Amino acid sequence: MTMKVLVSDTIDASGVSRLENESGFAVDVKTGLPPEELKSIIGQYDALIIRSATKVTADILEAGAPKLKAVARAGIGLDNVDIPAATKHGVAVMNTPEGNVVTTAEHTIAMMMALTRNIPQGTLSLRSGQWEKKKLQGREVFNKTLGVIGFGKIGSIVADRARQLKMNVIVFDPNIARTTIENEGFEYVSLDDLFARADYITVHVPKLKQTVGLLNKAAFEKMKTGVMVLNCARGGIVDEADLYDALMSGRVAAAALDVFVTEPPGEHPLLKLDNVIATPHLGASTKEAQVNVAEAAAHQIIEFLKNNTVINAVNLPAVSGDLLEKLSPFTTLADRMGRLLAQFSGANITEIKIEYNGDFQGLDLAPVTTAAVKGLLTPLVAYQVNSVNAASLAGEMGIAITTRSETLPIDYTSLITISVTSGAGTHTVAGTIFGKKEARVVRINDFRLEMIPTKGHFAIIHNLDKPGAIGSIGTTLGTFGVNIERMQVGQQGDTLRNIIFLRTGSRIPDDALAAVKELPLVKDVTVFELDE
Ligand SMILES: NC(=O)C1=CN([C@@H]2O[C@H](COP(=O)(O)OP(=O)(O)OC[C@H]3O[C@@H](n4cnc5c(N)ncnc54)[C@H](O)[C@@H]3O)[C@@H](O)[C@H]2O)C=CC1
Ligand SMILES: O=C(O)C(=O)COP(=O)(O)O
Repeated sequence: MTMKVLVSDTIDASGVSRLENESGFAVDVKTGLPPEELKSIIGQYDALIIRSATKVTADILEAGAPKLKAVARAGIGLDNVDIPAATKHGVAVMNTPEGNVVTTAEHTIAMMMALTRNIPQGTLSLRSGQWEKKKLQGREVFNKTLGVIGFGKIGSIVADRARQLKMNVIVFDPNIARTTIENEGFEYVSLDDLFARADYITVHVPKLKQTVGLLNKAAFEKMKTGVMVLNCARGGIVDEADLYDALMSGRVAAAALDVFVTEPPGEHPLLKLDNVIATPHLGASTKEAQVNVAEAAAHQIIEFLKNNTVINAVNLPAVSGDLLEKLSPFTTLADRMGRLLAQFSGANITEIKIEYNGDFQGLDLAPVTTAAVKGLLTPLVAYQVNSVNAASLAGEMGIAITTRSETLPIDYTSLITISVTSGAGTHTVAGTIFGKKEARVVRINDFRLEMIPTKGHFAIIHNLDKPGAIGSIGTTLGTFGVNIERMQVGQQGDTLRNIIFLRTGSRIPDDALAAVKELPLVKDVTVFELDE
């Protein structure tokens, strides 16, 4: 049966013809659909191609299931797609992360120059018959300090172009190693330093809970008087009401906005100010970028629907569906082992070592490695880590990933051993699959156990191997209402110490933990949990 693709935002014609000619798909281009109309027709389509205008809500995704298999965004930002809902409904979500980055960075530089030299104001003034040379005097960007917040694909290009304008570029990005930024030749600073020093501040971060209002009243108060602010990322990263106040007070001299909380913004107070220049979300709007992203989106949809090949998906690993199916017990296990290790390792991770031992039937284990890295990083970073971005994110954080395959004699058919080195030393977890898909963690550091790594609360207690130790721990936890669901006791090497592994019915509260730690025979307690 002919596959059907709906294109609900304007994309370059080259993408549409690629879908039709290369793949024989039936393509409907219907832009500007009201949500209810999109909802009523989405169930007929195998894939949806969008830009930033279409809001792919949980409602739309539910209406699309079960036929809808993929959403491709001809562009980068996916804040208009409910990704958890897409995953829930089995819909792959892809973007085209490279095609428009140069264009958007160039737009940012254009905005900075236009803002600095009053170009839009000059045009308007001339149109109204005036010749306002004095009023519209600008300044040089030469030797000024540009603060770049977010050193990803676009932020790093903006930094590079600004450097070539002979600006001093300072960078803040909590997820990128200082050395990465310094090796690129830029100064790595804290956010407060950036606020205090920058003459221009430009944001290039995704729109997330943590980045909404990143530039707000408190931030403006830390900035130099006369700073200029640019937002070519997403509306709301710079708080619009607080920006308005900061412009009125003179703290911020001028602002350039390509994006708004509500688009189109209509009669927006900011647009009434002479020292605000704005464009209607034009960051990615060049012919070159639009051809790039339309063709990439079309290519990704064709590969996905025809060959099960996943490219640039944010909620699926980049492999064929077939391989994924075969690997799924191992990817689940590796992800959980990673999550577990995150809790032992904390910050400053430098290395994750993954060793595969035994029989993996010649399968490509890259998705399993990715799952381990994803599991490790998920609890540690502020935004969504997925199978596609996990490895590159680890690279940016300065985490080395090494893998090794062995066929050493072991007690299991297959064994995955993951070691993570961090500021807290090296921690190791090993796991296996019993039968076809029963995941088990069989070792945590030097303790052999049999742990089912599903959602729950756990503790590892080191204690002196003397009568009464276990009883005192059970009684203490019981006093605080903590039920022990499972207990395993092992000896620590040939020392006089035991290791006790507990699965508890609820989180061990801080006061209970303190009480257990105070027990005379207890030497050390580590608690951790798995959330899925
Ligand atoms: N105006 C337009 O037409 C366009 C806008 N965009 C927007 O530009 C933004 C950047 O896109 P890319 O560079 O492709 O993203 P990216 O994912 O390559 O980089 C984002 C960077 O932000 C960093 N980051 C995350 N949270 C942060 C925080 N709290 N503080 C500082 N840094 C933080 C991340 O570590 C990452 O390095 C996105 O919001 C995207 O939607 C993208 C294309 C066109
Ligand atoms: O790619 C992005 O994230 C953009 O913001 C571009 O948006 P647009 O495709 O021009 O609606």
